[in-house]
Amino acid sequence: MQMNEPEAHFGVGRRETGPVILDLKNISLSFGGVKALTDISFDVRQHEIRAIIGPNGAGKSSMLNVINGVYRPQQGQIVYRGEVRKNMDCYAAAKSGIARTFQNIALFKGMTVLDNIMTGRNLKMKSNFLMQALYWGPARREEIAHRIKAEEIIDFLEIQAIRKTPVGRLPYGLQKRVELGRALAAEPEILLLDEPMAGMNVEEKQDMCRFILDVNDQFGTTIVLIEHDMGVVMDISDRVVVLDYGKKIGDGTPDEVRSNQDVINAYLGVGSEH
Ligand SMILES: Nc1ncnc2c1ncn2[C@@H]1O[C@H](COP(=O)(O)OP(=O)(O)OP(=O)(O)O)[C@@H](O)[C@H]1O
Repeated sequence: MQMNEPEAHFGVGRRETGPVILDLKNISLSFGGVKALTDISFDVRQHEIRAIIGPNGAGKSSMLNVINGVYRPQQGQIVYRGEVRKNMDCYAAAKSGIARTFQNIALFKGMTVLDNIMTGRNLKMKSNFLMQALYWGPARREEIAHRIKAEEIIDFLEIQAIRKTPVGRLPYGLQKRVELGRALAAEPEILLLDEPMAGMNVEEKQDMCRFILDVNDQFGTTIVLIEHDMGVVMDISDRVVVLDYGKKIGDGTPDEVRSNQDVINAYLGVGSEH
């Protein structure tokens, strides 16, 4: 990975961020003898685009998995919307407004774009399985309301033309966009994006950058993202936290992080003291 210049400029500093919405305090996580995260603290402000970067194996995905309740850290505290989060699993995290996309696309390949996006509405559905199966009364009205919301997201992401296409037939960049749509369907307060640009060409990356910024601007969604493309990270993030071998080695604005000697060393693979 190189700290190369961005391909396009999206105007960092255009947003006003709010108070701290998520505060991670002294998080440590081990898998047996492997220390994935060691005493990591950082916060995320409302309406912020916050990036987590670091070399391979630095602990970035583990950190996202701690935030959305997949992993429970052995030490540390997570404060979400002012409350200490205790024993929150991924279902409870999703219910409380934390949505997520994955490093490897996790969509139902045989289902259409619209149906995949509808699966993102599941947590919002009140009618039970039997009512839905019978398509009865309130369930029918509810289904229509959810479809309208899904169609709004499809319009927003400019994927109307493929709404009935099975996801497996789409090129990779569009599948990533559909995955973003499914996460948005949950109307999250915090959106966790795990390498949203991975495997994309320059044009697809520019489109994805634009959609991430539009989600942030228009819906006010707070975004935490892991990304390996330094040009993208430096261009769209308000603040960046840098991990290396499970430890935090940098935290600040893109300019601060870019000139941090520990960060430069980590990316150049020098000065390792682990
Ligand atoms: N479920 C697991 N079981 C055992 N070890 C794990 C598990 N998940 C992660 N690790 C280990 O924790 C460390 C951090 O991994 P993690 O996937 O969080 O890093 P990363 O920064 O996301 O890496 P990459 O950029 O390659 O995706 C690595 O040493 C990894 O092997």
